[in-house]
Amino acid sequence: MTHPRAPKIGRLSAGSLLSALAALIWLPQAALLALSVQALADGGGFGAVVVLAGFVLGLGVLRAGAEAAGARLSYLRARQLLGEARGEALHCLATGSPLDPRRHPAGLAASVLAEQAETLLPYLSRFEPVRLRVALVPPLILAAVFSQSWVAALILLAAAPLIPVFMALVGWRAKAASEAQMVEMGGMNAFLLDRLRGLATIRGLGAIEATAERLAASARGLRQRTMAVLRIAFLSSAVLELFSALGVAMVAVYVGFHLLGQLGFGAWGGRLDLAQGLFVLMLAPAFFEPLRDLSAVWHDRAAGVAAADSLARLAAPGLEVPGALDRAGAASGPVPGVEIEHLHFSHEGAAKPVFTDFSLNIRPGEHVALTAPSGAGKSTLLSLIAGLAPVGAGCIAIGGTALTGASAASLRARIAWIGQRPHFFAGTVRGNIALGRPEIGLMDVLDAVALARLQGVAGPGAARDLGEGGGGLSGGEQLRLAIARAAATPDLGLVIADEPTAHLDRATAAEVTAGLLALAEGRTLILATHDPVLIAAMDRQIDLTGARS
Ligand SMILES: Nc1ncnc2c1ncn2[C@@H]1O[C@H](COP(=O)(O)OP(=O)(O)OP(=O)(O)O)[C@@H](O)[C@H]1O
Repeated sequence: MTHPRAPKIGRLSAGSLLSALAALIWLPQAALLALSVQALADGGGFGAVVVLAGFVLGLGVLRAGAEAAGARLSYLRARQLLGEARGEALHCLATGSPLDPRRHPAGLAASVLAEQAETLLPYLSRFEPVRLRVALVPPLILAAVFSQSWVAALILLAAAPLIPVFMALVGWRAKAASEAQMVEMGGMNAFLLDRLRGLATIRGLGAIEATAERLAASARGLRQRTMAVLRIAFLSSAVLELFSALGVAMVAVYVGFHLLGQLGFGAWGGRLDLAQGLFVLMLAPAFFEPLRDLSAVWHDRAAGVAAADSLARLAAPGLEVPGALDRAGAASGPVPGVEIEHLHFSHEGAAKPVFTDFSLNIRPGEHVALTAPSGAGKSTLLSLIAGLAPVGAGCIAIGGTALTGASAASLRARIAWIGQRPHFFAGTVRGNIALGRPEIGLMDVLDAVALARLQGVAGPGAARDLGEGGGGLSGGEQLRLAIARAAATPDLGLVIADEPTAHLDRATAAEVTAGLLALAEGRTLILATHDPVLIAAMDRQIDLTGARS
């Protein structure tokens, strides 16, 4: 599987170049304006300046056009780069294995992808062009001022370096504050999602007050961090305004004394004349303008870089599900068995392997219970059979086909997984059973509902609405809905269930067991369980106690 290339942030773009060129057009405009004023002062009438004014106007139109085109190009490029960065992060999330301990919590990933990633847009569309303007425009304006007066150039040169020094100090704090804000926001989202999932438990334990207090504390923390970021943003622009105002004022005083005849040094030809003085005066604010723009977008940089880091962390390659994004071809054939030969597997970062040289043969149509004390590797083995992580060494074959990256998707198409806590989305029972699979029609859904004995719960036409996470259904009903979801899978051959009756009372466990047995009729069933009643209902019990080395 090839990964999409990481977006190249910081590359010179046509939009940035156009906006820098637009800013440089002020140089000839200022010269023409200064010459016009000089011509008027020398007694030339309207006729003397009309041609110059025409040029100024023409250059103004050109400048406006270049600015607009530059902004548009920068925005389009920023959208494209943001799309690529999001695509890469989504790709890693979509292919990441549930066994990867570094997998990001869903709330955090959603926050980074939906909210934080948006801050890349102003960073790329505004900050990047400004950065190029800062590199190009002030040096060229300085050279133009220097050509008229070395003292005026020196004043600008003295004021300018103070700005980046203070900005760097402020920006360093801004990045840290922005990162802290994003961590807080991600943490709050993860906390909220977690609590929403466990709402029934929270209510049952009477912990609503405590949860509300935690949430309020998180919100307070987020507010404080946001205010810190804003304070720093205001501070950075205040620093810049101060130094640029001082620089412009000093140039104005110097030029003013020249024109009053009080000063006679610092210009190459003795005194500055009116045109030269005006030219220098008009260039002084333009010298600081890119730096002021930089201050306005400085906060964009801090937030954008922090968001780019968060996206890069999401996109960091981890343990992948083999063939995660492959399209499964038409899957059919006889009921598959499972052959495992010389399996080796270690979890990432674990001191000891879970399996070393483990072999097992499950016949087609056999119903098997994997048993062992907690931590022996039952869930791990089920995950490996479902192809949710690549095996270290050895081979797992399903229906005679070795489970590899190339075959995993089509093999998984005939496998159904029933976990302890199946996930349901807000929507109808029918939608939750079909799960976006277009080949599953209403009749398939109703058959599946009947098999799981959910007719009393699913509503007419299985159209009953469920809340997010299966809200409105009991734990046992949720498991039977998961059984119905599995039953609707066309050509289902192998059912995998991880402790399906854990945490259920006897009566509910018996209903779930009955549903599972109905589902597994004529199919292979492998389940992990500690439940003696469920074990007794299987054809064979395989004790994994000795499997772990
Ligand atoms: N995602 C993971 N990352 C790292 N180690 C893991 C991961 N999942 C499980 N382990 C470790 O692998 C071993 C086997 O865990 P597994 O969950 O497969 O056991 P189990 O027999 O299913 O236990 P239980 O009956 O409690 O579910 C344990 O030592 C566990 O700590």
